[in-house]
Amino acid sequence: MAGLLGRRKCTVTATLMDGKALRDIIFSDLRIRVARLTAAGHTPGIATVIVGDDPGSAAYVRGKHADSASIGMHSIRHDLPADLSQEGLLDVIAELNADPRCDGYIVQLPLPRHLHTGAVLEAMDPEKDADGLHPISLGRLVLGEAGPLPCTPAGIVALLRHYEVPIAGAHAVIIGRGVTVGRPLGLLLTRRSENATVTLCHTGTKDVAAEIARADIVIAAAGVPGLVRAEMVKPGAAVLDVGITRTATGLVGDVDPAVAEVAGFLAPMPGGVGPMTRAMLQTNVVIAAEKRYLP
Ligand SMILES: NC(=O)C1=CN([C@@H]2O[C@H](COP(=O)(O)OP(=O)(O)OC[C@H]3O[C@@H](n4cnc5c(N)ncnc54)[C@H](OP(=O)(O)O)[C@@H]3O)[C@@H](O)[C@H]2O)C=CC1
Ligand SMILES: Nc1nc(=O)c2c([nH]1)NC[C@@H]1CN(c3ccc(C(=O)N[C@@H](CCC(=O)O)C(=O)O)cc3)C=[N+]21
Ligand SMILES: [Mg+2]
Repeated sequence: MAGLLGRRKCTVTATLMDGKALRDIIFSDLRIRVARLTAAGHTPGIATVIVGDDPGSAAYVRGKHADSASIGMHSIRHDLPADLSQEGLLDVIAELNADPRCDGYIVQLPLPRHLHTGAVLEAMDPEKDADGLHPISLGRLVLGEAGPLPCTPAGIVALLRHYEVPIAGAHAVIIGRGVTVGRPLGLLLTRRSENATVTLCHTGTKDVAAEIARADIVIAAAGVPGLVRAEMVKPGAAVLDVGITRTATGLVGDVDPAVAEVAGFLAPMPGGVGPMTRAMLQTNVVIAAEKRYLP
């Protein structure tokens, strides 16, 4: 490439979508709401359940507790051994369902293979579903009824709205149909309140590059480094990098950095969608506590 094009300067033209800045705005609002609940007699509480000692998962969970502390929320942490039985995990779930200090919680995914993720999610009290991944929450999303929204998709929509990226009528191409990101994001973006037209890509998609080329909004949530490259992106499109791959040199996203020279908006990894995911998690717990303790 460099031989054909000669020396070329990298020029960022995209507006960077700053997930940390928006997270800070959201946390300022949550601090006020947590203080109001505390004054009403109940400090909201979040709990995390993590099974095994995957270093990546441990880091995410640490971040969640730091976030809840920073907004004045109480937090409970269950760090469980990798060989925990299904029954042992269900006991912890039952304890959190019954604990009035816990308004919402998450079970960090993925779980070790011997555990049945679907059965664990289903055992949670849907009123305490901080992730929006309980089958009842996902069903409500499909039906268009109110309920906790999946954190990463909700964070993506909040970021698009904050930066005034037109969503209604836009063609959004989502790469990945995973349950935490791609699949529920398709549901969110096609609600009447968003009105995007969505293409959901996966490993069975014939020509992902051709789909990306038509997109006004590209959301890369596959976990494949370098999946979205500059030559694929329509000039001016909004590109959000959600994928995370752990390499020897650190974390990398799905979007090649040169995309910043073509896109109109870019949510980078790190600093884009990740902090928004965390902000939406705390938001879901504060909403659950408000439903329970405020008139
Ligand atoms: N920034 C954040 O806040 C968060 C980031 N993540 C990251 O987002 C990514 C997705 O997460 P999750 O949905 O849980 O992951 P999954 O593994 O469940 O889903 C990945 C999806 O990507 C698709 N895919 C993989 N390779 C390709 C390819 N070459 N072309 C097209 N599609 C492809 C898969 O297709 P198929 O179904 O055919 O296998 C699958 O649907 C991960 O990297 C994860 O670490 C996740 C949560 C939060
Ligand atoms: N039940 C469950 N709910 C989840 O929401 C969930 C999960 N399981 N399992 C794993 C994925 C992953 N995930 C991330 C959250 C924040 C960042 C994040 O804050 N990222 C920073 C960088 C992080 C760093 O530098 O270490 C950023 O993008 O700026 C990333 C990834 C939530 N997940
Ligand atoms: Mg399993």
